[in-house]
Amino acid sequence: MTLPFFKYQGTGNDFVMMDDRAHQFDEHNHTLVRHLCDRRRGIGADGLILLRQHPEYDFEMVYFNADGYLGSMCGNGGRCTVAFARQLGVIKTETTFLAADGPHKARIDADGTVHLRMQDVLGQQEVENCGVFLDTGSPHLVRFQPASTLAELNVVAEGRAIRYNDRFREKGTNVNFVEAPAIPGQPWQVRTYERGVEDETLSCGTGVTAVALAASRRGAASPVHLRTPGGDLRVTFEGHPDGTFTNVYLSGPATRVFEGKVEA
Ligand SMILES: N[C@@H](CCC[C@H](N)C(=O)O)C(=O)O
Repeated sequence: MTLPFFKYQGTGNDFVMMDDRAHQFDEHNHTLVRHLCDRRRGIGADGLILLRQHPEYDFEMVYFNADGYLGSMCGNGGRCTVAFARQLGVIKTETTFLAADGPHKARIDADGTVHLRMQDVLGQQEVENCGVFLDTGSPHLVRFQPASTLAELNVVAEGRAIRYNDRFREKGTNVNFVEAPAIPGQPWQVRTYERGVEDETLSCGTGVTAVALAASRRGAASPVHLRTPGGDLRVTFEGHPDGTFTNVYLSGPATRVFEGKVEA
């Protein structure tokens, strides 16, 4: 069969996007999703996103990791889906859509910057000999690195060791390695090993959100600027004495890079 598709990327986190308002794509066909995300045999992407109709929301975002299976919330993918919805004429500049972790509000600026409201985050917990664990719509382990060590870190080896350790093996986690700015106010630098891609990605939206919130205990104040190998993102939030975070927004670019048809 021939399938029309688009490709979008948000700070280098890239996605095959499909307009599935007709609800024709078989979300149980893991082999097909894996093939479409394959960077040699298929289109190539970190994930695949279906935009579907929903009776109560402007649209529904259905996210698959590159391994072919349904994923949890994808922050960069959410921003790309908002841009995709605008391109399709489904929305104008503001929206409320449904994702794996519930409803999300978002707006898109004239320059294409997308501001995505994330779910409230109920807290964070120290994981012995690992780092700090938070769920920002996807599970994230945040490890703060000593100064000037992030660039040379073997993120795949270190990330895989944590993602498959006894604590995380069953459900998995994303692993974010962080270097604080040498000068306050400069970006926090982040590299991410991503569950379901099972590799380092150029950025991870729910990951940098987790980093910003964890860094609030190390002097970071909203808005937090984060620098990933794929580009810069911004996270704003309200922190509360009980350890919860509300009004959490992830902001950054979302760009259409390709449109085509694929034999599948
Ligand atoms: N890159 C995404 C994260 C997508 C989900 C992640 N792979 C997982 O399975 O937890 C993002 O931008 O948040």
